Amino acid sequence: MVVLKDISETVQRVAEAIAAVLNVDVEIVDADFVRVAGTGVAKKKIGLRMDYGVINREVQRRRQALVVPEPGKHEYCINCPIHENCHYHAQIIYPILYKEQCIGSISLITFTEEQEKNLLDNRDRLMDFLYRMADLISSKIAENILLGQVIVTTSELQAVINAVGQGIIAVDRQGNITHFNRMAEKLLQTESEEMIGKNIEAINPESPFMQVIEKGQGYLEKEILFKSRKGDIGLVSSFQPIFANREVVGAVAVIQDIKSVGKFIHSLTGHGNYGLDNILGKSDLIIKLKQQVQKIAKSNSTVLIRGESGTGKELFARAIHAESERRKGPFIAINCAAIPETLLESELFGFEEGSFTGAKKGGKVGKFELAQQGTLFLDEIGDMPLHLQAKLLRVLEDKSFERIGGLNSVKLEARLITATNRDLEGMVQRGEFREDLYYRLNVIPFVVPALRERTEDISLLLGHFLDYYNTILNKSVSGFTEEAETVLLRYSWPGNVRELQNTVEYCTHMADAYIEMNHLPKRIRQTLAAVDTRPLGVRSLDTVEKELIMNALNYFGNSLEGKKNAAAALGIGLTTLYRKGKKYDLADFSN
Ligand SMILES: Nc1ncnc2c1ncn2[C@@H]1O[C@H](COP(=O)(O)OP(=O)(O)OP(=O)(O)O)[C@@H](O)[C@H]1O
Repeated sequence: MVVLKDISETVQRVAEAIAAVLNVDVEIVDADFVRVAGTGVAKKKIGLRMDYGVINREVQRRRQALVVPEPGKHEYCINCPIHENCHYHAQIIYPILYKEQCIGSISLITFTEEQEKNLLDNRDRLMDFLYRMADLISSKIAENILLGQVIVTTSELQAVINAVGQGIIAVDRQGNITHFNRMAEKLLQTESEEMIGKNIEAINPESPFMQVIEKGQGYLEKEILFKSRKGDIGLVSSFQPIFANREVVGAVAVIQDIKSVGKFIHSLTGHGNYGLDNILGKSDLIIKLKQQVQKIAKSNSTVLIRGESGTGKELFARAIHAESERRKGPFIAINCAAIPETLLESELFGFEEGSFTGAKKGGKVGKFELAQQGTLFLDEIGDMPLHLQAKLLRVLEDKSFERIGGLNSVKLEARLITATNRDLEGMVQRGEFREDLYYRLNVIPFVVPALRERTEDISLLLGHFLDYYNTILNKSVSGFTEEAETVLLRYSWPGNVRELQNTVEYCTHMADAYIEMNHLPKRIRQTLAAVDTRPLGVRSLDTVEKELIMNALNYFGNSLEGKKNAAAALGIGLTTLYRKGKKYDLADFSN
């Protein structure tokens, strides 16, 4: 409800202004005929309701101004019990309207003849003046209502901002902080009262707020160092300019601490999907490995997982994490061979802003930091350059790490699991891998066997991946023909489970009802072209010899090194291998 009392100070000021200009007494009443403002004798009656107020009643009811030259004698005065003894001289009464509704009235009261004459002689000019005064009052009412709405909206906005799980800092065009929510208080360990109104440049000269305001462009997920009483705090922040009428009027930053970003990544990587159940296999080897995982998961020591490419080393690393107490923390994997040597160090350790030429503003969070409270999996550790091996060794010895260019040392709270398919012992002997690091990493050795060493698992994996790709590719291939399955079971799978998975994907694409011989990839068909699917006992020696040589070459590869290893494994010399290769017309042996 609109009430004049809410702006009584303004109303009183208006009354006094009118009185001073016109040299009359002024009385302003609200819609309940209670005096809200008054001058002269009326001032003493502020807050009191009019005893009769018959003329004000009529003016408010009709919403029309009225000039009463002889109060007591006017037709409206007839109902007033004291109209015969009215001591007022001429009056002008003017309604105050707000959105068509009458919310009060202004009375100009005279007590002397001179005042009365003045009033009546200038009635037109006075009406115009009163119109402006009434309008001033209703504008103030509108402003007051708007202010009330703004206060409500601001409180709602404040409640929403405080309920958000991320820190929010907003500044106006000049960089003065206008909003600083609870989460921001927590992250920056500062009270919002201390921050609101302060200029961001004075607190954090390096912060990109002003740049965002100047350019009118924000950016996402940048790492920023915020200065706080307790030192610099690294936060991941997104900045957005605030526009009003197409002009930048400020900027807002959404900030998160690095740990919660790590947790977010963890939730995206779906920790629940990587437990032991995800590792398929019924062979004794796999069953034993799974038991081993449960034991390893209880400790915090480093694990070195060995095994050929595609055997499931990462899958086992994830299972160790998922079975451990750290399962609620992140699992962060990085492939040391896939990242250029020059970038690997900063990927692992991150860097402080300005720590080297070209260092991005705001620095960078490293994988060690992201993996805190969780597990860091360094795949292809054998490909780590020597200078980084030294640094990694120091981290493991000191149980702490620093960002490149950083002064603060961070306690290592991540478990380290590494993996490789390289011959680390040979590398140690050749001086390519640090022996001390090798021992630090190999506290718990874990070996994932090649698929050809656990052939019982092949048909299970074939069936599993067929179901999987039927669903993914929207196909309904029913299975493998006996002939195709025998070939797949006999194949040596040098690329292990990964190769098997890709093969089934390819076959499912190609096949309709069943996967047949001609749906198998050429590579497998060629290698096994000579393979007779009858039991080994009823085949010629030549056929078996050719098959054994091809399997060995398949495993070790066709390079000179591969051929040497294949020959050694077959127990024959390299020259004999070449002779037999030519005899059986194998690729790479024609010359
Ligand atoms: N026992 C298994 N059961 C189900 N899927 C498996 C199994 N082993 C491996 N895989 C699948 O095979 C693929 C390769 O596995 P993974 O990446 O863990 O191997 P890797 O040994 O770490 O390989 P690389 O040495 O190349 O890094 C993945 O898609 C994985 O899901």
